[in-house]
Amino acid sequence: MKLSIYGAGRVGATTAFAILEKRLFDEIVLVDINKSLAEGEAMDLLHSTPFLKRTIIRSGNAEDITGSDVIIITAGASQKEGETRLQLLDRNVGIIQKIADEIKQYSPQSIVINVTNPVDVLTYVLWKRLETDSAKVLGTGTILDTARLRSLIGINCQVSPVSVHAYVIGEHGDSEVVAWSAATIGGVKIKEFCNCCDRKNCLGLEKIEEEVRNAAYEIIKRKGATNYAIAQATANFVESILKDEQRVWTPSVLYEDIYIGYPAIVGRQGVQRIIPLQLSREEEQKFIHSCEIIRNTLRQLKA
Ligand SMILES: NC(=O)C1=CN([C@@H]2O[C@H](COP(=O)(O)OP(=O)(O)OC[C@H]3O[C@@H](n4cnc5c(N)ncnc54)[C@H](O)[C@@H]3O)[C@@H](O)[C@H]2O)C=CC1
Ligand SMILES: CC(=O)C(=O)O
Repeated sequence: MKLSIYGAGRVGATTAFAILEKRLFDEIVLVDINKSLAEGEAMDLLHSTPFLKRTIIRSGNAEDITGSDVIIITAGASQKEGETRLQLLDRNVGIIQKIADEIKQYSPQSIVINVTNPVDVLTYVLWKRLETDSAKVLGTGTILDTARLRSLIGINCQVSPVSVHAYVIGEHGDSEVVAWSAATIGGVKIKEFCNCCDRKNCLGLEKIEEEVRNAAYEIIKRKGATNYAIAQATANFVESILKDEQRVWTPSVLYEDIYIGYPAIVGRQGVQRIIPLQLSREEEQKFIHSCEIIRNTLRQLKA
């Protein structure tokens, strides 16, 4: 099995490390315009393999991605303090188009997972440019936001996040939506769970939603970037694809005429099918608004 990662920066290198620990691949190639950085990260990662599994880890150029089973894209600019993800579009669209051309030339059969922001808009650009089956082109979408939501509910409600089933859908950005009406803890609807809970210092669902939406801004303000949770999210997502687990994730998938975060069953062939969520009227309106933001951004880009 072979993996290639575009971008050996904070997200790319941490993702490589998280994936390496899963012992999934025989070969990992890091491609970065900063060749020295890619070389250094590959060397350091390689030296961790005696504790894991024999894996060839090296830096490379576009032609070295040939024959990859999976390609992850983390290349490009990241948010400065206070910047939105959508503001990265002008800086990152050319990078994604160039990478798409290289994938088309050297490894057109790969499953491609985009992380670079704004992830929904850029995954659409990637898919169009690759001219391939949309099932095999995915963005990480709201997988990270969903993980943030589950972890914050878990802390607040004193329950393992593993027993929390709740999804963030929509844009991976300011217009994202928490599907509270479909959220459960141990099979119990979250609002019913709250009705029979008398916890004094409960944050409340609105505050949890706000913290999830603002998480990236708050982390970037403190440490300049986010990397650990997105790396774990991407590593677990890749593992479930390779093992054909048919798990439900919230990747950025083709939904009507755009790419957006939405629950979907994902397996070895990529997206198997989208799961229609039962949303409240208000959540439905918010989701439509989120779709419109992505649609308008794509319209402006095409113009
Ligand atoms: N979708 C999500 O949930 C998340 C997305 N991100 C996004 O991931 C991206 C990367 O973030 P960081 O790793 O923190 O940035 P970084 O600046 O640490 O790394 C980016 C790397 O991309 C490389 N690069 C730039 N152009 C390239 C090209 N044409 N080919 C190959 N490599 C190229 C740079 O040399 C740099 O090493 C950003 O767009 C960020 O917003 C970050 C966290 C979560
Ligand atoms: C940077 C980013 O997109 C995130 O941490 O959510």
